[in-house]
Amino acid sequence: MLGSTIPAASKRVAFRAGLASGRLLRMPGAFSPLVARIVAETGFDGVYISGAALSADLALPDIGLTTLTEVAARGGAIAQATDLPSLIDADTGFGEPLNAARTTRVLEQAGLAGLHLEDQVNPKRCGHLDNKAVVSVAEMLGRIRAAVGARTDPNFVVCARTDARAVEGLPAAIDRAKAYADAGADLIFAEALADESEFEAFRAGVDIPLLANMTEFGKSALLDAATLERLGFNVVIYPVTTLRIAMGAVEAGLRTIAADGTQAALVPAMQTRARLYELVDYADYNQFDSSVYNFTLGGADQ
Ligand SMILES: C[C@](O)(C(=O)O)[C@H](CC(=O)O)C(=O)O
Ligand SMILES: [Mg+2]
Repeated sequence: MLGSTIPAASKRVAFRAGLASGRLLRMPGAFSPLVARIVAETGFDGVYISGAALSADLALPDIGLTTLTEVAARGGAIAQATDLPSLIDADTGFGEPLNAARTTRVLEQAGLAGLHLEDQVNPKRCGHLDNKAVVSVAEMLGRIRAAVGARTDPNFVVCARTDARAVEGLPAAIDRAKAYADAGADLIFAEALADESEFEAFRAGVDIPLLANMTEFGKSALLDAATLERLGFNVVIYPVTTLRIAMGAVEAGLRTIAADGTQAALVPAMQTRARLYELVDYADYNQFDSSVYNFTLGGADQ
């Protein structure tokens, strides 16, 4: 009831422990607080908050148009929906290193367990598209140092993402990751690696925790969790997966209604009213006011 039952600091402790455990932490993307509730109920280790999903939800492309205020508000609401740690996509930090510092402070205060900053230029683009450009190593180190220096909770995780694999090649991307780790990053996000051998090379070259991005329709092979764990990766994100599942269903459903003039055929596949109420802990609110949940639902399948 009322979302998270533990303070953000405890979630960060759990995230740190998970990163040190040698296990693979599975963190699906949640595009809304309600989706985060299902992520928690289905037994995942954390919640990922995707910039691509957040901007798509605003019907915007993922090119750095969202503001820190929008990202912190939505990210905070998602983070506060569960007791799981949430990792949020902070793109390039929303500007200069000083902006990356403020971004870190604001996202920490919003209840996130960590953020990732990437080494793309502004305007950025999805890491799985062609013709990306990256800033110099020195500039990215400035972003990372600013973020590390701005956190007040030492357990807030600063993840550094490198997009250099597609631009400068694998060895240069690994060298960047090492430099980012030396600058204080806690976790490295190796963006758009092609196949198992590249994930393996990254693991061999970098000695801090690593994150794998299993986004669909991208440049990386979709490796399963057992494979990523065997390769020594610490976190896997499925960033836009829930949005793609939902939007596929929304579009197909709307086409059916447009064609049939009714949603009747779609009802069996819908989340029921009862299940929705269960997810939002409806009945529990009766402890404040016993008239809140004094109705019965219409039928067995409600
Ligand atoms: C991880 C990512 O940064 C995101 O915003 O979710 C995207 C995902 C995607 O566009 O598929 C990225 O990989 O750039
Ligand atoms: Mg992104």
